[in-house]
Amino acid sequence: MTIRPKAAPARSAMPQPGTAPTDLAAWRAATRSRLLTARASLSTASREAAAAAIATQLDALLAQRFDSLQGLIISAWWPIKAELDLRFWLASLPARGATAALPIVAGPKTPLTFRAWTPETPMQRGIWNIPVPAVGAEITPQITLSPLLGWDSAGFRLGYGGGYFDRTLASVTPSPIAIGIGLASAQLPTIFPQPYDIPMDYILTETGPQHLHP
Ligand SMILES: Nc1nc2c(c(=O)[nH]1)N(C=O)[C@@H](CNc1ccc(C(=O)N[C@@H](CCC(=O)O)C(=O)O)cc1)CN2
Ligand SMILES: Nc1ncnc2c1ncn2[C@@H]1O[C@H](COP(=O)(O)OP(=O)(O)OP(=O)(O)O)[C@@H](O)[C@H]1O
Repeated sequence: MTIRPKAAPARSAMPQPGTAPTDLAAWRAATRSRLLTARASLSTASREAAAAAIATQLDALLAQRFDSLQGLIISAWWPIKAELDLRFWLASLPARGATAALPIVAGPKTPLTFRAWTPETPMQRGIWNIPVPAVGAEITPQITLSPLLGWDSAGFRLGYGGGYFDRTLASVTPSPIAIGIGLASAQLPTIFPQPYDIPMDYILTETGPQHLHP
């Protein structure tokens, strides 16, 4: 599979290693924009191959951590903006005794909530027009998979800038196992983590686990 090398960032968006950019919000916005463009420029076939490789790794990782998936609630996402599509993997969970969940933005600046999802679940449009389960009780995942726009080797993720996943990980108890999923080419030297950024326990890309928290 070919993953094109990421475009070189513009000079203004490339702070010196270790030095936080003066305007972090502007740096993150420019970085998000570059990463979105790079991801959208990949072929559908290469994104599908990446998703298949990551699904295999997820199975291996879960088998390493759990004797069985029975009873586990695992949240993920309904893909938008050329995100990797793991719905086929989510759809395989009920046969293994686990429940797939999708996030719902309950309101601005609030943690995400979750409802169970299967391919038969009726969907409705939520924030940003992202489809969300139209029915079902609120459930709490023990494992969260979240899409990464960018990531760094300390396990920090760059999302779309809503802070929803950080707020969710900060509020769900017990703290879920956080697995970030994205492209190897979306690695950044650092996202300049802030006090509210919560690192992932694992980051999986199409080239293998990139970050494993002990
Ligand atoms: N497919 C998918 N579903 C998902 C997520 C995701 O990353 N991918 N999310 C992962 O958490 C949540 C939605 N995330 C969102 C993140 C930002 C904004 C938003 O309105 N952003 C503002 C900019 C905010 C800012 O920069 O301050 C905007 O675009 O105008 C909306 C939803 C839940 N569902
Ligand atoms: N636990 C939190 N409590 C309050 N505000 C938070 C929390 N986590 C993040 N935020 C706010 O959310 C904003 C966006 O955060 P950040 O840039 O990390 O988003 P992101 O992780 O890229 O987005 P997302 O998680 O939605 O994909 C920050 O400016 C911050 O003020």
